[in-house]
Amino acid sequence: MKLLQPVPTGFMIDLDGTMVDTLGDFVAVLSQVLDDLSLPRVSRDFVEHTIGQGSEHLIRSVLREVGGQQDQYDKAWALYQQHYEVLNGAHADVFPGVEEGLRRLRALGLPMACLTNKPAAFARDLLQRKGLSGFFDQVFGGDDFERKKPDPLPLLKTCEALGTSPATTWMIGDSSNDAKAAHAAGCPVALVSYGYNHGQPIRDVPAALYLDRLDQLFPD
Ligand SMILES: O=C(O)COP(=O)(O)O
Ligand SMILES: [Mg+2]
Repeated sequence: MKLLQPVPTGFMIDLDGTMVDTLGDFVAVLSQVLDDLSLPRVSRDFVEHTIGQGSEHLIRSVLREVGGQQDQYDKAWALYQQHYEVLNGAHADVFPGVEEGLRRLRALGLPMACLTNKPAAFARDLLQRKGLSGFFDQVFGGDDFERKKPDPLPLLKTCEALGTSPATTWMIGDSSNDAKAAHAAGCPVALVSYGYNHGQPIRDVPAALYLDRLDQLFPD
């Protein structure tokens, strides 16, 4: 393994943009929601720049973007849940290098959690559908704790569940959300370069390490 300093005692790995390319799912679900509400669709770029902060933030931002009313939020939320449940994973692919990276990380024998802002039920379902659930001791979603990333709370709670110290539990993510949460929790952070960072270059976000593939942690 690439020399990680501090030496890891556990891992927290983000889902959307880090393990699975779910942009197509978000675009397809939002298109259906907006069609149902007779509102115009949003662009793929808009969706890419807006995901990562949970579904509430995404739905509110989309309504604002297309000139919908915020009082349509409850209806939009319900439609979003309904469509997402059906489409989850249909337009999503595991990023290259992820399976091999997870296999090698798992072989280290350290506790591993998936920690995402995606609702927990959708996250568990997606991991299952993509054959990735077996890698994780814990899976936590955006609705499992009182606050979401970039707040440090989900990371601190996840370390507690893993029984590891935040100072040596690595967060692997794709956005400034993951990095901010990790810095505030006192966790070391590695960022992948291929995900969704709100349209900003990932190397502008402070991190201990940048990876073009997850299996780059094991270069041999
Ligand atoms: O915003 C979301 O729903 C998911 O985002 P994350 O998996 O990158 O945390
Ligand atoms: Mg992400």
